[in-house]
Amino acid sequence: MLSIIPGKSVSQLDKAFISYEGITSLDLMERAAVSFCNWFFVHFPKNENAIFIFCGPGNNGGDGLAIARIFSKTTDKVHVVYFEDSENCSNDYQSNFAKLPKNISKIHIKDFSFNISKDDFVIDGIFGVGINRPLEGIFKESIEKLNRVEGMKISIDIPSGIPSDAVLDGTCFKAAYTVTFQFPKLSLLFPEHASFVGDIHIADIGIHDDFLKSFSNQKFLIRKSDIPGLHKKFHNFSHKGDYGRVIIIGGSVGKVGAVLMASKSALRTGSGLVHAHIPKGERLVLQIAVPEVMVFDSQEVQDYKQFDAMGIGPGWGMNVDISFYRELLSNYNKPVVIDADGINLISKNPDLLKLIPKESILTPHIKEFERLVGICENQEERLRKAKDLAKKHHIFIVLKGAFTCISCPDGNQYFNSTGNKYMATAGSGDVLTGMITSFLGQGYKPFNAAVCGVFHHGLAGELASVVKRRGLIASDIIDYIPATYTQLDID
Ligand SMILES: NC(=O)C1=CN([C@@H]2O[C@H](COP(=O)(O)OP(=O)(O)OC[C@H]3O[C@@H](n4cnc5c(N)ncnc54)[C@H](OP(=O)(O)O)[C@@H]3O)[C@@H](O)[C@H]2O)[C@@H](O)CC1
Ligand SMILES: Nc1ncnc2c1ncn2[C@@H]1O[C@H](COP(=O)(O)OP(=O)(O)O)[C@@H](O)[C@H]1O
Ligand SMILES: [K+]
Repeated sequence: MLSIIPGKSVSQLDKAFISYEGITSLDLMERAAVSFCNWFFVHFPKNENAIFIFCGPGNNGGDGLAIARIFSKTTDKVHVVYFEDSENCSNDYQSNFAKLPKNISKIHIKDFSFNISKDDFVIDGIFGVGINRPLEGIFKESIEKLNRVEGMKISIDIPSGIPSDAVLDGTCFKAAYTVTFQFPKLSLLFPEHASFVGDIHIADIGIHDDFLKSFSNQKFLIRKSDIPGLHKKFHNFSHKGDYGRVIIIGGSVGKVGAVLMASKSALRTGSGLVHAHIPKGERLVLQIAVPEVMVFDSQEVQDYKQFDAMGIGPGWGMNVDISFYRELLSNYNKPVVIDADGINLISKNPDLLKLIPKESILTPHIKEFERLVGICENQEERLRKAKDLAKKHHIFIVLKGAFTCISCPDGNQYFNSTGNKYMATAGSGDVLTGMITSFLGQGYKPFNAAVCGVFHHGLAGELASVVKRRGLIASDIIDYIPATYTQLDID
């Protein structure tokens, strides 16, 4: 897992790392600039347009100057726009300013005309993780003007204006791409910043994971390379019992589809035996749609303990016999997955919270989460409350959305890196419930089940959206679950 370091610790990280590597801070800045340019040359291989690089007074501006020097080797159309005289800027800024070659034009922001055409590049090196207050004066005015011009806008490390770990207050540069160094800054993952951050690329500057870990603040990004090691291996003689017997409990009149999707997803994720518990009279539809699923109504299940895992809540509605739910949670002594109305019912009956088996996994989207914990001002508050709830009740909270966050009982928080906007469609959460339930039933530890669930779910969505785009529906995600095993080379 990739550690996400708080902005305030980045300068300590830098100091420790350069002393460990025996390099200077200027060398590290050069690595950052090279890594940025490598990304740029791959993305824009045939660039012949002007590149305007806006450089603030700190090391973010210093990165901008080093980038300008590298670009100037291949084009004469590089313009540095600066805010402060070099002697008022950081040391590494000053060194890079002194190294700027003659073919780069240098303009003070006050003399800049903002005459930028749509094919030009606007590179934002105004502020990075060192920002410590909302923008004012010339910084605010210039960024507002830049937000109005056309051009391909790219931020170095973080869009100028966003604090690295908190929610934006005031003005911010609007980037189409953010090229961030070594790890994503936490605030890049907040929904409040969606219109400023654009697509995120993590540029490697050679600080290895073990080193980063010692500065971590219990926050991590889940990457592709983390996943294979979390999967169970099954031998050649394994039978369907080894792959787990699971049940999805939910459905109500008109909402049996949610159980259908969760059950089918569990099968596609690899469950050996999948059962569905739905209201009486709704059985036929489900049985015809997915013949592999065994369908029950409430009177027919004698003992829920026979199941290796339960997924509770898809399409359940709020007219549920609450004493049934209470008994279900009280008597089942293994972790369960709770989603949708399973969560909403807990919000209405908070005494149920303490009945949830330890290590269970709750998968709320933002609204379901806020019904549970109260309205939150922003993602920062949501993440704080999710962490507290997970610790207090010894459960996992999977707060869904872009960069779904898994909060763990030990206080760690893991952000998912797969998925895309096309997955914002009815039923996609039911698919996730089926997948996590399936992994739990296959004997995965709850943490591994949650991580593999969100990662494979997002990946299935990405694969499906290659052809489906805006037309993607939740069933398409299910169809692509098997392909995620191929992608990750999992047997
Ligand atoms: N390991 C890494 O990740 C690496 C990081 N690197 C790069 O370094 C960047 C961090 O650099 P940094 O610490 O110098 O901070 P940065 O954001 O440039 O600005 C600080 C300056 O701005 C000022 N200031 C602050 N807020 C202000 C405001 N609202 N309005 C006006 N002024 C304001 C503040 O001065 P103050 O006024 O507070 O005294 C100070 O002068 C990082 O994002 C990355 O790009 C790479 O080079 C190498 C590897
Ligand atoms: N913009 C997005 N980027 C990545 N994943 C997304 C995005 N929007 C939604 N998703 C994913 O799709 C799923 C939606 O779940 P949910 O809101 O419960 O849908 P539903 O209630 O319709 O089943 C979640 O797993 C979420 O992470
Ligand atoms: K920036």
